[in-house]
Amino acid sequence: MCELLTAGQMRSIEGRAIAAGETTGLALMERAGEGMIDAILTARPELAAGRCRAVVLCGPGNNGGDGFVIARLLEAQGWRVQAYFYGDADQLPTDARANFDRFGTARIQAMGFPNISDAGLALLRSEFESDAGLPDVVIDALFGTGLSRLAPELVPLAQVWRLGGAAVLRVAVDVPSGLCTDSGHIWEVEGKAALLPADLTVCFHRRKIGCYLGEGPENCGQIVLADLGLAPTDPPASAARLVEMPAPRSLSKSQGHKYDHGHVLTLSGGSGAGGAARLAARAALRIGAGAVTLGCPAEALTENAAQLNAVMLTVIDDAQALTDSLKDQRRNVICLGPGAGVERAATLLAVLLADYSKRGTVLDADALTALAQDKALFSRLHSNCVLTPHGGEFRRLFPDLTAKMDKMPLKGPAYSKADATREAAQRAGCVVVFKGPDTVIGDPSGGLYLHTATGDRAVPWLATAGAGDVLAGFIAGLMARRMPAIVAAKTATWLHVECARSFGAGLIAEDMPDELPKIFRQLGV
Ligand SMILES: NC(=O)C1=CN([C@@H]2O[C@H](COP(=O)(O)OP(=O)(O)OC[C@H]3O[C@@H](n4cnc5c(N)ncnc54)[C@H](O)[C@@H]3O)[C@@H](O)[C@H]2O)[C@@H](O)CC1
Ligand SMILES: Nc1ncnc2c1ncn2[C@@H]1O[C@H](COP(=O)(O)OP(=O)(O)O)[C@@H](O)[C@H]1O
Ligand SMILES: [K+]
Repeated sequence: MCELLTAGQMRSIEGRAIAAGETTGLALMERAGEGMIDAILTARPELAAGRCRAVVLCGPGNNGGDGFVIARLLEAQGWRVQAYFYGDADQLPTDARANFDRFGTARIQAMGFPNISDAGLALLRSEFESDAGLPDVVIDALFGTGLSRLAPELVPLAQVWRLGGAAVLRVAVDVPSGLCTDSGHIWEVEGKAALLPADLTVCFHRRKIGCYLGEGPENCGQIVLADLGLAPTDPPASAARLVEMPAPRSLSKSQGHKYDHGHVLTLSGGSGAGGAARLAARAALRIGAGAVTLGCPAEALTENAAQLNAVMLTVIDDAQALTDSLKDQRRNVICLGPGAGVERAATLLAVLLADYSKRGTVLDADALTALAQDKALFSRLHSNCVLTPHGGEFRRLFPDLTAKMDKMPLKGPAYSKADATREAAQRAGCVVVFKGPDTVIGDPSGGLYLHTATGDRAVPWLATAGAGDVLAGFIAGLMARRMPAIVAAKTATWLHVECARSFGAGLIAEDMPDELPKIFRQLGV
């Protein structure tokens, strides 16, 4: 299970190990430098052969200290290295100062402090315009987990940083300078990012959560881990975790009757508005629910009948009809929202949330809007519910949390999508799946899971109408198969992206459920 840490969590892990005498800051810094070299050469093995040239930018804290170690170790490998220092040597933390001295004061180019001097910038620029050609690697060891406020000096630096273009490998030490480690936000000055984007980010000990949220993924490039040799300890209970590939066994079916695999009731809207619920219904069936019924108003019966085969149909016109329908306890999961219409969703939601059996309930789209409009309904959510808001729906449900998320503080870590999702799940008392290219899933006990569709899991084609309806259906289908809500949410999120990856360009929502059999075969389900 891959944990994602905030700056504070990482600091306390390191601090505890140092205080317990298990290691020293200096030893950790040396390991960090060694890990960086390994990571660079693993990512670009061709660099191991040649006598390469590197430029290392070192900052005023321990991230800068790592930079001096990297400069020394690269030089020991026969590289030509130029180190630049942005900071005040007399104020460097002890370990960073030791490595500054060890590399050699006379060989470090000062860039000025507290501002970067024009002369310093010009010198750095000359590295990219030298007759010797471009450097092979530039290393950003300016700020790491210690940066918690705007550093405007990164704006002019970023302009120079970009000069190498694609020809130069840009490597971030621990986290790209200017990225908030906790939120993935970047600070800006007059619309210009105070950030050094990377092609390769080498995180120490554990991945940092900001690399996977917000603007983190697009600015980190490939993210790899370097081991600091810290003794494995239990991760902090509050740490988020990456959503990983589900175990095939959790998806396979044992023998049994169709109702042993659950029965999903998907509630649709009126005439002409059934497509979204049909998508959810098909998704629930494909993911293995034993039976799926679509409940629609009488006026939409013919239309739905013309479109459905394996999905059954029933008329649910009003609250009473739903109450009657819920008497069948085999209908163990209800999916409400896609295409339902807000008024109808509100009426049906009141019945669902009054249901004493607290059966599995997946609420999406119009059901979320109805929920946002009625505090009494919201207060009746229970632990077997799952909310699947996109950004707009989340804003409607939790306007105060969205306002906190939108605000970039000038000092201190920013409030993140992860923080907002955790608070939302605790407030709602149920699982919240906050969707997007970075999907964050929170459970009411504080558990937090993150799926970031970037790098080799990037799926831009998933931004297509109806994709969310399919996700709601996947979650409902897995819950019908008796997966706990949080596990169903994680598994469905992973499979949803996997379907999009597998289908590729040209994807529309209809394609996604039908891609599942292929994914199941590949997983060995
Ligand atoms: N002993 C440890 O705890 C280890 C730390 N390591 C490295 O140390 C990093 C964290 O080091 P630090 O906590 O010293 O922090 P950083 O080196 O990330 O940056 C903090 C330094 O920058 C200054 N600063 C912060 N915001 C600024 C701003 N907006 N403008 C100008 N200056 C600003 C601070 O005053 C401080 O001097 C990690 O990311 C990692 O790279 C590694 O060496 C492994 C061991
Ligand atoms: N660029 C993207 N990368 C990865 N996933 C995405 C991207 N854009 C959208 N998605 C996913 O697609 C789904 C869209 O859901 P939603 O916004 O509710 O759309 P709709 O209401 O049209 O179904 C969500 O699961 C979301 O996480
Ligand atoms: K850095």
